[in-house]
Amino acid sequence: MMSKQPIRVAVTGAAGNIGYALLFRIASGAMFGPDQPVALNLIEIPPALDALKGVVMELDDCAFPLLKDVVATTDMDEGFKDVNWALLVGSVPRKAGMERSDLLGINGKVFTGQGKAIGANAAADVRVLVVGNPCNTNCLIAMNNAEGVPNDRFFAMTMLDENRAKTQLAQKAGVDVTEVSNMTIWGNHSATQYPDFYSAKIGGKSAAEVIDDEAWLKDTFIPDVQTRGAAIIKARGASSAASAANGIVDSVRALTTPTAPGDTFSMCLCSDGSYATPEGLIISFPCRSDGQKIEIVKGIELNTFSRTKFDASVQELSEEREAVKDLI
Ligand SMILES: NC(=O)c1ccc[n+]([C@@H]2O[C@H](COP(=O)([O-])OP(=O)(O)OC[C@H]3O[C@@H](n4cnc5c(N)ncnc54)[C@H](O)[C@@H]3O)[C@@H](O)[C@H]2O)c1
Repeated sequence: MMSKQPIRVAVTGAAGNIGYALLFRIASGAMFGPDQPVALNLIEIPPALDALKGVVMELDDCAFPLLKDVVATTDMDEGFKDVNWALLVGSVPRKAGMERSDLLGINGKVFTGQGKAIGANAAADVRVLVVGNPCNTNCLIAMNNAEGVPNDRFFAMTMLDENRAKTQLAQKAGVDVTEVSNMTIWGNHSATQYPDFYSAKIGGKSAAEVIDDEAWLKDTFIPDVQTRGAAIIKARGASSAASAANGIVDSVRALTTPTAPGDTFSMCLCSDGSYATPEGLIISFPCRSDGQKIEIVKGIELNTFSRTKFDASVQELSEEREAVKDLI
């Protein structure tokens, strides 16, 4: 029997917290399935190379049957060579006293270089998922610098926000999390994101109707989802890593397997002007996949409350684009 060709996956920031939770799940088959071999291209910056060597030793020590090759490098051309997926996790964290615009500028340079290296080296079918924050605008920069790679191959992650929102709604309604569907995060992966409880469904009915507590939905649910990352840091003393890695696995699965009938998933992708948004921005929309092609689901009703929240988040994305306009 002919064995399948490995899917080659680049992960930047591979020695970081999320990397440490993510690589083992990719190598175990959680991302591409139990009969799909994988190869890992692990990309780091020089100060993290020793730590990365330790991670490679641990990958070796798992003897994963599906893991066919591991490349560990600080060289982007080598790191993105022939990759089918590029998971851009690494980025420079915001430090005390740093303005959001400083962060955009510093990371902007990183994602310019990564976009160029992906364009020059990746496989013809490469798809890119940006996780490192600010992920929407980092994705915008990478997309605009990756020569020859179509815009519809670029994504940024709001799956962790979707998963957080689903569990909050399920716990409030006292139902199993699998009862919650159509949980759309609209806009930017930031504190302005809008988790839409009107179009989300619980057991097939509007979550707003089932929960029947608009004050809780507006004043507790929305801010809890928007600021969950900060709450995790406060509780754990470190930022969310395992749940973020799980969001990455769920994102790639959502993009590569057919979406359940009637359901949608949240993904940031290049706007085609849907829902009267500016074309070319990387915006989180309700999406569906047929396993290959991704579409933005049209025709979801946005009431005035939803529209106002979504518009504010898109406005923030327009401002971020303005701040990095020299890089795109
Ligand atoms: N989109 C989301 O839902 C989501 C969720 C959680 C975290 N994040 C973001 O993910 C990123 C990573 O989080 P973490 O907890 O793993 O951080 P971390 O600081 O533990 O790890 C980041 C790693 O990236 C590396 N790195 C930095 N610049 C790099 C570059 N130019 N090339 C390659 N590697 C580089 C660092 O050396 C470090 O090992 C952060 O930006 C965080 O804000 C996004």
